[in-house]
Amino acid sequence: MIDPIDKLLDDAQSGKSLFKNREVLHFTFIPDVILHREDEQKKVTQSLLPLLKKARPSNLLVYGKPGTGKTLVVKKVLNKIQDRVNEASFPIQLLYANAKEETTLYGLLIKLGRQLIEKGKEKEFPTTGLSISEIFNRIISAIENNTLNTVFVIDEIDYLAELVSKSGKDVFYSLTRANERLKKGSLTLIGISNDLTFKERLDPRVLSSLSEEEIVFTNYTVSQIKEILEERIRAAFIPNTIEQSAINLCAAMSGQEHGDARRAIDLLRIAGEIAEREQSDMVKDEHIRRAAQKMEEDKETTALNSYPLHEKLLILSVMKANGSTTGEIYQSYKNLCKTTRQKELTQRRVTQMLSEIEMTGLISGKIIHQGMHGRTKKFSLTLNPETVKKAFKDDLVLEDLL
Ligand SMILES: Nc1ncnc2c1ncn2[C@@H]1O[C@H](COP(=O)(O)OP(=O)(O)OP(=O)(O)O)[C@@H](O)[C@H]1O
Repeated sequence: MIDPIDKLLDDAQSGKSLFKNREVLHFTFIPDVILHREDEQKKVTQSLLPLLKKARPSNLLVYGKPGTGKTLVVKKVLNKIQDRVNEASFPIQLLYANAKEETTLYGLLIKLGRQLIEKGKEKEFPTTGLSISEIFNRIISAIENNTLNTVFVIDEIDYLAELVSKSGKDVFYSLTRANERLKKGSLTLIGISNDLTFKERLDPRVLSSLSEEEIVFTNYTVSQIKEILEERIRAAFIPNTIEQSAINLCAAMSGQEHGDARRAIDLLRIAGEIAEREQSDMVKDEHIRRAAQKMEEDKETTALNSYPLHEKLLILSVMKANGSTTGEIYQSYKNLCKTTRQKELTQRRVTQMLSEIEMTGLISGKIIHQGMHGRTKKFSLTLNPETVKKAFKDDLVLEDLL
């Protein structure tokens, strides 16, 4: 009998590789040519030009839907400026954080702070224990001590507004006005937002200094996405390993909503991996479709795993009593609490949690009119139950319920 591990290793060694350079499909890769973003590249460069003259640029707010090249353009412009100014006399440092990935304001500031200091000195920005204003003081000192010209890129800055409102600390204001405190070095803030309504929710004082300049990134069309893909394919794949129809399908699937280049490149990479694993000679339509399905499932799994225990129990209750009323689901939830020896929450809280989960789209609710008995809501799972089981299988409290 052939050893299954050896078989896989043999196949991988003898099999054809479809990729020439996988790195090119990684999200951190900066391509030489940025297609269909001439205007945006010009505007971002103009806005950051003062750095070239060793002066501080205005804060900048960049808008556009996800995957429209905002981060890419900003990074490329800054890299080019740094290439031109003498690094020793004018070090430009790009700091990057995504506000959506952080659950607290503290976490976000620590992440930025750690990018300012040398490796090994992370203790200056500990993961707990400092006050927000102390972290901010340390950020300012780190900039001053090294006379750094920092550009803080805060992606999905609309989430920072949420973190700020949760903590009650007006960091926004401090960040946008940091230069007034700095004796040496500088801090320019580039906020990137996917949400066009975000501005309306800002304090006018913050807004006026954050959006000293504004640039809007328009959506890519399907044919633009196709050209971006073709350019990337040339660098990433061995020639003639992707069927033209698969490229068209990939562009169409990613262009449907608003032309998301990130989704298109991710789809392509995953489809390439699936095709290679199957020892296929080409990436075909079916590989793109399966890649899309995998991405969807991964997204759902991440969303499911991010819930606290009682929300997870509630999702399982909906799964078990699929299509039932709020009252019946509460009953099912209480049973699951008993089995797992958890203290049940009140029906009121559970009803509220159901609405919150419904908003994320993992379950859907339908109002049912019951004549003189008023109305109730019936909930059902919008996911495949197998996805839920797979996501929760490593949770020790839940494993017996699956
Ligand atoms: N015009 C383009 N040419 C080549 N690659 C592109 C282009 N636009 C975007 N990409 C690629 O698409 C991916 C997403 O781009 P980017 O991270 O810049 O998007 P974004 O607008 O900042 O999205 P988000 O707001 O979600 O962070 C990256 O891998 C980037 O290299």
